Amino acid sequence: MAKRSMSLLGQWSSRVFSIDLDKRGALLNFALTEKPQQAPEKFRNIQERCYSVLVCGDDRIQSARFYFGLEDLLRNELPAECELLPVSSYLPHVKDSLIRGYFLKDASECPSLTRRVLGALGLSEQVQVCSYLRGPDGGRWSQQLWSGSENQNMDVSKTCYVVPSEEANYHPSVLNMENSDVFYCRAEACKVLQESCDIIPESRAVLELVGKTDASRHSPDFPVVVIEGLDATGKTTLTESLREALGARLLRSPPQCLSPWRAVFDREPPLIRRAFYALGNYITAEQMGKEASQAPVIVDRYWHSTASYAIATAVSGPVSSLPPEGSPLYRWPPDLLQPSLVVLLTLDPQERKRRLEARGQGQTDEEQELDHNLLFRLRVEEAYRRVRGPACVVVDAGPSAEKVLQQVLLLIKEHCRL
Ligand SMILES: Nc1ncnc2c1ncn2[C@@H]1O[C@H](COP(=O)(O)OP(=O)(O)O)[C@@H](O)[C@H]1O
Ligand SMILES: Nc1ccn([C@H]2C[C@H](O)[C@@H](COP(=O)(O)OP(=O)(O)O)O2)c(=O)n1
Repeated sequence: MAKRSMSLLGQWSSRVFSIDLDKRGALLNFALTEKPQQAPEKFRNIQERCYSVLVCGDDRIQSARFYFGLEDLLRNELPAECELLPVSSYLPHVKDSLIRGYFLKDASECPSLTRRVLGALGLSEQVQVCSYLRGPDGGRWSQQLWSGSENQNMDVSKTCYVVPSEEANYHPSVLNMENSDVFYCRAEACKVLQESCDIIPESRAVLELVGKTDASRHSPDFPVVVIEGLDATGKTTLTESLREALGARLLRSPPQCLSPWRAVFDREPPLIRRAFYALGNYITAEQMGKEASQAPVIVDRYWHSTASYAIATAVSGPVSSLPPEGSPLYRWPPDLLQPSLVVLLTLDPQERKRRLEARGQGQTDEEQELDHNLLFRLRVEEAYRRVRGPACVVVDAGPSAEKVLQQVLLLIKEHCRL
């Protein structure tokens, strides 16, 4: 069967495969060659039977949803002894060339079950399955590309050898971020929801709420101040106090009118979820434009949150896996109203934990999870600091609520005409 996905895989042997070994930034990179050669060092320690499953359908909405559900699907169907690791395959420096999937290490007693499950999956036009074989000398690994066949006996159509590849400078996800994770104009975010209308009817309702006027060039009479920060840094407390102190209007992004659908979009893959949040900013921007003609406006989260969470979630590992400082990925969408001031509240992790607990939201005590959370928080905060147009002013939210309020009032005096 000719697979449509083959065209997406492009020059197979020019691709780099990058396996996310532990979400802490340990990537195992390899490339392919037609001549037998020694595999990368990390590959040589692998004892189990290995496979990769890559999602490469033509329809981006269906592929994103399929990939989103793939981990659960594989965990449910495969023997418990199969270890699943996220894998990406990309053409170095080529934008939008990234394809995602899972790398499987099968240590089970039942290799035929694994092959049967993967064989059935391989029949789908959205999926490309490969298996990896260790050579008799132990140092060579080859990759076989499976071409789907009706009878589940996989027809091995092409063999390549696994060789070390150069380390990528940044996480491979950076190649596909624009218009998959972060949207730099309203039209691109709308397109995603338009394409989702058939499978997510709520998309239509959201699109109806998004205006069409470009208010970005309109300069409001009163200041618009955005308060940003991770969960439990004190945004709600501060925005309420600022509203009282300044007689201001209080807005938030996503806006109240999107609340009925937020949970629906939070269950969707990043492509759809991030488009939803991007559009929330445009709706809030329209409200800002109106309200700021009458009074100062305080906004709880806005573009910095949308861009920073999207970028920080798309990569794994330490802050160094983020797109570099100054990357165009941190730019402001030209058609989105800019606030007068953005304040970023930061908080020591221990104090944040204490506040979460006081609010009745204890964290999972699993050590590894905490570690991943810590890396994630560091990535989000660093992305916040890198977003431009306007850049945020960082305020330590550790002191008392009153002190934080006084400091932000001072900043508003310095930066804005009141
Ligand atoms: N400056 C502060 N000092 C101590 N506790 C605070 C301070 N600001 C907020 N809190 C408390 O911390 C918790 C989280 O604050 P909240 O305003 O809900 O954060 P967010 O809106 O950022 O999630 C709340 O219980 C709040 O009362
Ligand atoms: N303007 C916004 C606001 C939130 N988001 C996204 C970013 C994160 O995935 C979540 C954060 O939501 P969370 O529930 O922590 O927010 P609150 O603390 O309730 O304001 O929402 C966004 O993308 N754009």
